[in-house]
Amino acid sequence: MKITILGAGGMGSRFAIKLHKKGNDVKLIDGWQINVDTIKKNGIFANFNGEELFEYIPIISPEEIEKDEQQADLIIVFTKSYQLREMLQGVKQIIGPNTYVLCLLNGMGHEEVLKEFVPKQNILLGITMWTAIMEAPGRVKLFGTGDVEMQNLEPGSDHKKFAEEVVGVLSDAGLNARYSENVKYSIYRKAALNGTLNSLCTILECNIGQLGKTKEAETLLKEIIAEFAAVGAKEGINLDQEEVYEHIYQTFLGDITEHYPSMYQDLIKNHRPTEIDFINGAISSKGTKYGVPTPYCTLLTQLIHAKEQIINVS
Ligand SMILES: NC(=O)C1=CN([C@@H]2O[C@H](COP(=O)(O)OP(=O)(O)OC[C@H]3O[C@@H](n4cnc5c(N)ncnc54)[C@H](OP(=O)(O)O)[C@@H]3O)[C@@H](O)[C@H]2O)C=CC1
Ligand SMILES: CC(C)(CO)C(=O)C(=O)O
Repeated sequence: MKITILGAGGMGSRFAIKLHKKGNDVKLIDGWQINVDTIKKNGIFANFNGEELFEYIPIISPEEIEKDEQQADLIIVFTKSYQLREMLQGVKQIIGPNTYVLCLLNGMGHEEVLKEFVPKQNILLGITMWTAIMEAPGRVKLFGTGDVEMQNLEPGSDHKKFAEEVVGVLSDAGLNARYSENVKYSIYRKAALNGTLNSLCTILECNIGQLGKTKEAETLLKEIIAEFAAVGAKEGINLDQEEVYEHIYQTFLGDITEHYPSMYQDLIKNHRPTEIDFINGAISSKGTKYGVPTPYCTLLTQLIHAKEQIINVS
């Protein structure tokens, strides 16, 4: 399949390597010039479960898109949430009437941005539990296992066939994908996971395993999940709080305990802005709109923003 990946960060690189190795026609587009130049020169260097490899994958910046650039069959977006609109604006000439766009970003509300650039029936929404660490330009560390859930934004449409083809292509590449019957539920469930692990590990400056070992983890998780559930209920999403707690608890025992969530990597390691407004911040804003109290999500959002200012993110 002809696949363009927007964002050659940790996750974009993981997906690009796996899909390229399986023989797909993969191209990367990224706005971080030193990253683009490094990958052009040396390929992507990956430490893959301890094994070191270089994968040579074509990469350009949005400014380098040629006037006659071919439109992709599938675009996978792996920018940060707050970069999505600018990236889609920068590449809009490669989004044609037959281009599908799969969004696997953490956080909520991305379909509204996608709809500005992509016909509704061509939008595929999803989540992923794969992890990645961007160590330096063109250099990633990849470990652990993960999966992908995805579904058409308009599930009833006859565009499901292509979505199922994408599921097949991702799974053939070892990315463990499945077609979801209720991706909006999965997005809320994943946001609840990020609203606990990402924000707490960033405030506490720890990895997932360390958070799980604290006595407070259980109460914190349950309070935060309850807020996601209360707000979700106003939007027709009835989160099974016990199941979501169990799902998050499993990350304290599995093979990503040493992972520092992407929000930690952004703020603590790279001194970059976080996606908090799309995770706990989204629940806090929706809570205000629906008259649902969200004290934990509101406090976490304020603390992360305060920390962004202290760290002086760029
Ligand atoms: N990392 C993970 O384990 C997981 C991440 N996700 C989600 O996937 C999406 C992509 O995340 P992820 O791959 O981690 O993002 P990265 O931060 O690794 O990369 C995203 C983009 O940010 C820019 N960038 C990254 N690092 C720097 C830097 N040091 N200086 C300047 N620019 C930089 C680059 O684009 P540009 O120059 O255009 O800004 C890059 O393409 C997010 O929504 C995230 O929440 C989901 C599951 C797990
Ligand atoms: C690893 C995981 C699932 C939880 O933190 C994630 O989504 C992230 O790092 O952003």
